Amino acid sequence: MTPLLSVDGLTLKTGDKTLVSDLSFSLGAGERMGLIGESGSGKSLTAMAVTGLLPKSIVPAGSILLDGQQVVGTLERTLNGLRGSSVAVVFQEPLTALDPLMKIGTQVAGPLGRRLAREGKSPPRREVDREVLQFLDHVALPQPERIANSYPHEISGGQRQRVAIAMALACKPKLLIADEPTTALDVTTQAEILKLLDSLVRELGMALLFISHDLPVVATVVDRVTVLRNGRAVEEGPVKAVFDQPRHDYTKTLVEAARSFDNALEGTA
Ligand SMILES: Nc1ncnc2c1ncn2[C@@H]1O[C@H](COP(=O)(O)OP(=O)(O)OP(=O)(O)O)[C@@H](O)[C@H]1O
Repeated sequence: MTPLLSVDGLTLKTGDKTLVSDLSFSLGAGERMGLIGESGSGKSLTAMAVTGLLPKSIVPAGSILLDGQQVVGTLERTLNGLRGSSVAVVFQEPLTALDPLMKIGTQVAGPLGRRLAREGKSPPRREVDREVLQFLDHVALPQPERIANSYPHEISGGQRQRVAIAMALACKPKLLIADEPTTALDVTTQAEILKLLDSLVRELGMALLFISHDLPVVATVVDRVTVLRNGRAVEEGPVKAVFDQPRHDYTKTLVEAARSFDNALEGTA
């Protein structure tokens, strides 16, 4: 079966500097993969390349087939059709996804309305508003009516990230890319958001590309990982195998760091 996402020999350059080099991986419908690596290893650029949102200064080469459509070198108009229906992204900082001057309810109604239109439906405003509240409720936001009537600055960071997830889910994409979705949050909220993402992705049968520098975080939500270092994949495999028997020195360092952090936490508990 053709994978939902197939990245083949992806290289990203700016001038004569290579930022991502000959990266290949694939993801089937409903599969969950983690892309891990330290800061600057090329994780976010890879996510941007998949959605066709690279800055103009960065030139892609190789192939990215998403839902049967080539992304590299494809016109913006074509890519716009893919965004939402085939792929949606949740970013580290939810404020990047939210308009500060627009009430939350109106913002969630945007992608929801576009998806309904795509499906050939044009329900009355009242019905869209009701669905918006259902989405807010689905991401476990308390008092959905109050949240819908609030501006982004009037709710907490964790609540904003739940709204960003609701917006991504309202698109019902085949692939959800979560780019460090919990890094900006405190540990408790981080755990809650991970649990939420995990259950929603399973429930809706979406594929997940989860990007993080944090190995234990990735391990809780994905089945396979690809480890990136300096823009190159150095290791790839099922989470448990990579965790238990890392082959590459760099992966060993990541696993060791995660273990000593856990031990330190246990020591202070
Ligand atoms: N617009 C740009 N122009 C030039 N270089 C860039 C640009 N964006 C990112 N880079 C460089 O590309 C490399 C990979 O960046 P990227 O943001 O993908 O890393 P990352 O692994 O996601 O890191 P982080 O976890 O810090 O977000 C870095 O060296 C970064 O400085």
